[in-house]
Amino acid sequence: MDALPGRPMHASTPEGAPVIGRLPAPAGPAPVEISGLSYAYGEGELRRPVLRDIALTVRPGEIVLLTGPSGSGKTTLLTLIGALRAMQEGSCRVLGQELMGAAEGERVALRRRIGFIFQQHNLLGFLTAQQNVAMALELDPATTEAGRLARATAMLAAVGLGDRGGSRPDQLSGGQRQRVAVARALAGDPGLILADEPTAALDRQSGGEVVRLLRDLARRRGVPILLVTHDPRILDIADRIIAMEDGRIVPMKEAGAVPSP
Ligand SMILES: Nc1ncnc2c1ncn2[C@@H]1O[C@H](COP(=O)(O)OP(=O)(O)OP(=O)(O)O)[C@@H](O)[C@H]1O
Repeated sequence: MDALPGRPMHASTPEGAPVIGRLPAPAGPAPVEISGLSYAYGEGELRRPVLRDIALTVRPGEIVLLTGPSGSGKTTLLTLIGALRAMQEGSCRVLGQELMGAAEGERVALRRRIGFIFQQHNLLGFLTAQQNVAMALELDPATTEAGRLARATAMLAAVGLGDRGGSRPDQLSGGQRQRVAVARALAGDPGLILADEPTAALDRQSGGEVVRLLRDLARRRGVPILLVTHDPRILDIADRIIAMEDGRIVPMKEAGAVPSP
């Protein structure tokens, strides 16, 4: 179910076997390595620090959850790692690219190597599920339109929506839309998945299904995930949980706002 056209799987699993437990962590450099990162919004008297001296490493294949109270800086950190905003201070190396001082072109190139999943699925309403997933591959000059659509279909099958490729987002349930977003994020063989509250708009059951699917597909490929969440129901998918408070990473025992699973 998971062997996609023209795309070798990074991790070998027996064809069709259910994914249970952990595969050996892939070796290699850390996909995310952050030190001394600080960030502030505004300027002059309006300047407001929101991230302070952050240090964080995500290891190859690791699934890391970032949690903490509203306003603690989680989304800001995620957008810096995703090269969606420019760094101000410290070092943030993502998939080998140092983002401190990186040019806009370098940030754009890095973004293409990252799979993003947001709270709202961000699918285009006038495109079918298949077209939405295929769109993620359009920037790859090595692909043809037919190849992109075939890969999109295979990716939709991998998220259990093999028969819904022709449906537009408004014809799908919230959980199905988010599964399309998972398929889209993984379609381009990203080196890293960044997810911001992917279950926030979903009920308990579909939220759980979506993140477990994301975890299993990412693990099969050895793709690390950094996922921001408030949702205590999904903490069990993590290899590691990191808590933030007031712009800092805090040890879990001090993180009073971290809900228990
Ligand atoms: N574009 C912006 N301009 C100014 N301030 C901002 C901006 N974006 C976020 N902030 C502020 O920065 C702080 C951190 O916000 P951020 O969204 O990173 O926190 P968060 O932990 O993700 O919160 P939530 O869980 O509510 O999404 C908050 O006080 C927020 O109001």
